[in-house]
This record gives sequence, structure tokens and C-alpha cells, in this order.
Amino acid sequence: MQKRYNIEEFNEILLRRRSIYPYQYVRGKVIPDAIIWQILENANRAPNHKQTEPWRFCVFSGEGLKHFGQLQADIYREFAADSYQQDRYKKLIEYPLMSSHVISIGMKRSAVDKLPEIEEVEAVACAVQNMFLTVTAYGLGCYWTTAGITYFEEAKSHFGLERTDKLLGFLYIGYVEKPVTAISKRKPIGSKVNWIDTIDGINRPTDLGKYVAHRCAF
Ligand SMILES: Cc1cc2nc3c(=O)[nH]c(=O)nc-3n(C[C@H](O)[C@H](O)[C@H](O)COP(=O)(O)O)c2cc1C
Repeated sequence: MQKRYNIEEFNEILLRRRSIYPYQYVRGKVIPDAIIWQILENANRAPNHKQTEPWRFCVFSGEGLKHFGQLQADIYREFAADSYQQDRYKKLIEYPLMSSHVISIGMKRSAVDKLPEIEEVEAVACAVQNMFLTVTAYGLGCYWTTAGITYFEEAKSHFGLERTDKLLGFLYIGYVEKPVTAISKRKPIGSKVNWIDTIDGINRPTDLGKYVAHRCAF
């Protein structure tokens, strides 16, 4: 039999995972490298079709946060064209400085003949969720942003990515100033699930959503 884990604790980590933003972090409080490496190790355990391991990360910490902030602001100013906004430029410099670490999230495309691109993107998203849950389990905060320069072709090379690769955003991480206790708003899972257990394939109404909501209400 497979090893059993503490499922209540695991469900609690999932339930409590929230996007927590840099203005909610304790400024200047630095997460130890060992924890950041564990977060990265857990990313590396994500499922991936054809074992391409497409996730690529650049970690920015310490003075590197200043470098990253200025870099993304400069790229934004140079290439944003008509969508340029001065307050966005300022935020791109300031947000990294409120964080302990920023990690760029990249997809390295290696299986052009073997896999549709979306499957390599999906594998990276699984890696990010592993990071998110690890951050939550450590009692830290993070959020994934695709704002700013994420989809700028010109940004890729600064994060070790080439033309066929994709920049998928940035994970900002920090110690949380004031605990976030509210759980995330979601419509019931029952409203998004068809459950078929009849030979004729006819869906029957299910109270699964209610069941899950009830189980999580502790
Ligand atoms: C791929 C992706 C990109 C996101 N980009 C942004 C973003 O650019 N700015 C932002 O404020 N939040 C961003 N978020 C966070 C979502 O807004 C957040 O997950 C959502 O509001 C639900 O809140 P929760 O994560 O606390 O459950 C992003 C989330 C994902 C998955």
C-alpha cells in the first residue's frame, strides 16, 4: 500500500493558498536560501509529458532585485509603445524591492516534434502550483504576475529564453505582514462538473459541490 499522508493538513494548505501581493510583505525581511531552494526543488517535481522538464527560472534576490526592477522597467519603457503608462513604469521598479525574492517563470521548448506547445506550458503551470503550495506551507506569501513585460518578445533573452520559448511571468515572494485569513472566492465545484455513472451517459444532478463545501467548512 502507498504511504498515507495527513490529508487534512494537505487540504488546508490548498484551501489557504492565496495570491499575496508585494505591498503585503514585510519589507527587507529575507527568506533563507534553503527555503527558496526547497521551493525550486518542489517545482522540479512537476509532471511533464515526454520528460522535457520545460520549466526555467531566474531567481532575483538582494541587490539582484534592484537589477531586475530596473531591467523590467527599462524593457517596458522601450517596447510598451502606445500602452506605456508612467505609474506602471514606477511599479515595475518598486514592486521587486518590496519582495524577498522574484523568480522569472520560463518555458523552454524542447520537444517541437514530440509535443504540442501547450503541454510544455501546462507542465510549467504545474511547477508554479508546486511552488505556490510550498510557499503556503512555509507560511510565506507569493503571487504570479503576467503583467508588465511578460509577453514582450524582447524580454525573453534577459531570462535565458529563446524565440521558441515562452516567458510566462514572475513569482514575487515575501514574508507576510498581516496574515490573510479569507479563503478565495470560488463558485461551487459542482457547477463545473458533469458526473456520468450511467450506461446511457446521461448526467444526473449531483450534490458533489455541496459535499466538498461542507467538508471544507472547518
Ligand atoms: C497565470 C496567472 C497570471 C496572473 N497574473 C496576475 C497579474 O498580472 N496581476 C495580478 O494582480 N494577479 C495576477 N494573478 C493572480 C490572480 O489574480 C489570482 O490568482 C486570483 O485573483 C485568485 O486569487 P487567489 O490566487 O488568491 O485564489 C495571476 C494568476 C495566474 C494563475
